[in-house]
Amino acid sequence: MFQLTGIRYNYTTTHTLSFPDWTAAQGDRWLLTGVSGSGKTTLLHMLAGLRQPTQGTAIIAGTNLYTLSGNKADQFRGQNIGLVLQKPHLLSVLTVEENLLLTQYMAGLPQNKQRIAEVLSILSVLEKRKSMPHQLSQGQAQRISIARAVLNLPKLILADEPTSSLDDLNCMRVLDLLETQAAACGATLVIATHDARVKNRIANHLHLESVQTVSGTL
Ligand SMILES: Nc1ncnc2c1ncn2[C@@H]1O[C@H](COP(=O)(O)OP(=O)(O)OP(=O)(O)O)[C@@H](O)[C@H]1O
Repeated sequence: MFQLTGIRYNYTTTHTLSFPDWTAAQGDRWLLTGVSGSGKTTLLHMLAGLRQPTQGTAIIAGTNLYTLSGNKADQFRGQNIGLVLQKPHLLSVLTVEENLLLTQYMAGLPQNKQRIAEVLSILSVLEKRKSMPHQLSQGQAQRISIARAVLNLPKLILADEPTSSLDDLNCMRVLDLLETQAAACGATLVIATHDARVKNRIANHLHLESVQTVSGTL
């Protein structure tokens, strides 16, 4: 489903993050682990096409991600990749439904309120459809964030620390939702976390060693 090869990222000219090659099959579930600062978020952002690596290639759903630019990159991401970030990043001036309509629009897909209602209903937040983001609880906002990630039936779902601020019950609920929704889309699921509660639930682990940070230019 995706294949990362020779990925390196420079935040500065003297500080290079070097990542292991990584291949995942369609429908696989992966955990991305590593100590704080090992590069989990950086790698997830590169997998999502939000950052371009300094070096290396990413083939996702048969497409060479970093050769796309502008609208094409946005549409590819919108149609193929669902992203759940630590904070939902909903647009504060739009209702929940309008935020989700925007997600369809950005992907170049027709606006489909029925699909939005379906996803909100599955995630038990349909009654929040007309609410503004500030009217949501943290747990509701997170479920809206998952709804947005799965709305366009992506092939790849990426979640960055989706459980770190949650109690045990809500941690398990969010994992259930991510796994169920990934299965419903037939999507590959990648969860970046250092939350020990997540580790036993997912078989495939990519562990980033802190030593993968190397000094010097490429
Ligand atoms: N904007 C930035 N400028 C410079 N260095 C950065 C920047 N963002 C991250 N880094 C560095 O890159 C490395 C990897 O950061 P990253 O956020 O990807 O790690 P992480 O494993 O996700 O950490 P955490 O578990 O704490 O979220 C760290 O050493 C960090 O200090």
